[in-house]
Amino acid sequence: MTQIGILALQGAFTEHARALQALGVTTTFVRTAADLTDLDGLVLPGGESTTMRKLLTRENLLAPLRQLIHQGLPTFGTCAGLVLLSQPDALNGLTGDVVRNGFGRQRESFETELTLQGLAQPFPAVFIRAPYLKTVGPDATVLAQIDHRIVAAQQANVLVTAFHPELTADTQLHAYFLKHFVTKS
Ligand SMILES: NC(=O)CC[C@H](N)C(=O)O
Repeated sequence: MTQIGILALQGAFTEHARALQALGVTTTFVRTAADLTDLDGLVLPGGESTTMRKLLTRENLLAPLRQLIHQGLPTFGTCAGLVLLSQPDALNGLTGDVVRNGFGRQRESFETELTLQGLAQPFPAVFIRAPYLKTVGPDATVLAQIDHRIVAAQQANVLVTAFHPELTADTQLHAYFLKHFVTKS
């Protein structure tokens, strides 16, 4: 049975569990380093990346997570998860130049039908104080952009979106993660 760990220190972790369970996989919440055993994949939810980072440090989770990601654990980061994955001194899972709260005050939150490379249908993408990637490294593939701002990308075992796929009923992105990143045992 495929088991996906969801970082559950802060943010929208319950919604990720619902989306993944709807696709038939088992989920477990990650709150301490002991929760990191026997995972086939990992989800880093949206929330507030500064707070999440403090909690990761307090729980001594930063180093073990960074190591697992470096070793190839399939990892899906959304919004604040994207921020942590693209910061070299946080989780360093994807090479990119991240801009936090990159859509400005007027557009604090919005929803748009986004075309993503690899998805059959446009995705109802919910952005909440969303970051974007200005650039990504040569090993990354851009999956979607809005006005030249990169809002979805992947690099090796890491998938990131600047928006919140767990806040809509559309499970295309979670299914994409399971199909293309998570190796079933
Ligand atoms: N919805 C979100 O996850 C917002 C992310 C937030 N702006 C941050 O940098 O942490």
